[in-house]
Amino acid sequence: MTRILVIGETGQLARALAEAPPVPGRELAFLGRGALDLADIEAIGPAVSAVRPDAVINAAAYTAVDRAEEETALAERINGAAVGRLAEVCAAAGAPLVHVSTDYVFDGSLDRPWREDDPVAPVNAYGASKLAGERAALAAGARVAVLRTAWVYAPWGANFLATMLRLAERERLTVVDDQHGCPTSALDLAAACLAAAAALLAEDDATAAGIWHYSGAGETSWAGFAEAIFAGALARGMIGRAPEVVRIPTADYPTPARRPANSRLDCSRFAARFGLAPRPWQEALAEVLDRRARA
Ligand SMILES: NC(=O)C1=CN([C@@H]2O[C@H](COP(=O)(O)OP(=O)(O)OC[C@H]3O[C@@H](n4cnc5c(N)ncnc54)[C@H](OP(=O)(O)O)[C@@H]3O)[C@@H](O)[C@H]2O)C=CC1
Ligand SMILES: Cc1cn([C@H]2C[C@H](O)[C@@H](COP(=O)(O)OP(=O)(O)O[C@H]3O[C@@H](C)C(=O)[C@@H](O)[C@H]3O)O2)c(=O)[nH]c1=O
Ligand SMILES: [Mg+2]
Repeated sequence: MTRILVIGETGQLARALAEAPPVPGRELAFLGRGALDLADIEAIGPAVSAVRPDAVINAAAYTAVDRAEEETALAERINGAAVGRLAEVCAAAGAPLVHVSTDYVFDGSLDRPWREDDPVAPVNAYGASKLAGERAALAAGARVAVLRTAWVYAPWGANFLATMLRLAERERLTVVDDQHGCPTSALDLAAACLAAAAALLAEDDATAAGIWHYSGAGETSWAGFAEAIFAGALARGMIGRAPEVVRIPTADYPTPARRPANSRLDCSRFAARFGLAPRPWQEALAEVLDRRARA
């Protein structure tokens, strides 16, 4: 039996991993915050060793982008130092690690989708903390795959889709139209993480290690995503009427953290290596809305 330990239990990705179709010979174990608080760096070794995992997927992180501007030290600890420790523990145990990172390691200045080896330059504290985590993970000597993804949403949890449905009663909503990216279903991301873990576990395969980009296919803006969410929710009877989405520039939506204008990720390397091409984001959105409508 191959045991994959997931760090995290209640987050979007952790829950999607728990719902992944079972595979014979593979079991998933979960360590939620109650069993392992990543801010407690010394607790990581004993907690992980007790599970005796064959591989580890880190699905936990400090993800409050705006709050990270204030709680920078805590974000750095959870997204940076704890990830480095986790990778050390994995190295000592001979267990490969799949770690999840973000488009926010980039400054958004390129006018094409970002490739894995493009220069990083985070524009906010969350992005900087996640970059620290990538570097610490890759330096620890474990076999590590870092999956950078973007704009993650799920049928559950805190995400842009949930926020839009919560605000759906409003007459009109102003949503930024000059940040471009591609939404990623946590269900698809879970499959990508499991594929990367399986490849790392395959003994003769060192080519799965390194940095990879994985998001939905296609692109939109947050305003475009919002409109698609409302159209899909309306079609499924989840809302009675759709609010008007007023497209605004980022300058008209001030937030504590700056966000990159271009978050699009070039996922062609991942698709070629792991045989898992992302599907158009609209298809994934339909699945997530269907599941939410049923829940
Ligand atoms: N959400 C997004 O849009 C994107 C996310 N990512 C990355 O994807 C990964 C998964 O994100 P996602 O599932 O969306 O995240 P969520 O915000 O849904 O969940 C984060 C999880 O991390 C846990 N966590 C936070 N702090 C700690 C801590 N100190 N100790 C232990 N666990 C902790 C939370 O636990 P609790 O529930 O107890 O708070 C929660 O289970 C992360 O690495 C994130 O950086 C990358 C790009 C986009
Ligand atoms: C709620 C709302 C948001 N917005 C804007 C703010 C922001 O620019 C954008 C998205 O809002 P969010 O709060 O979901 O953004 P944010 O939390 O920054 O989302 C990010 O989370 C982290 C964890 C990541 O790694 C990124 O990939 C990305 O998904 O939409 C509006 O314009 N109008 C609105 O009514
Ligand atoms: Mg957010």
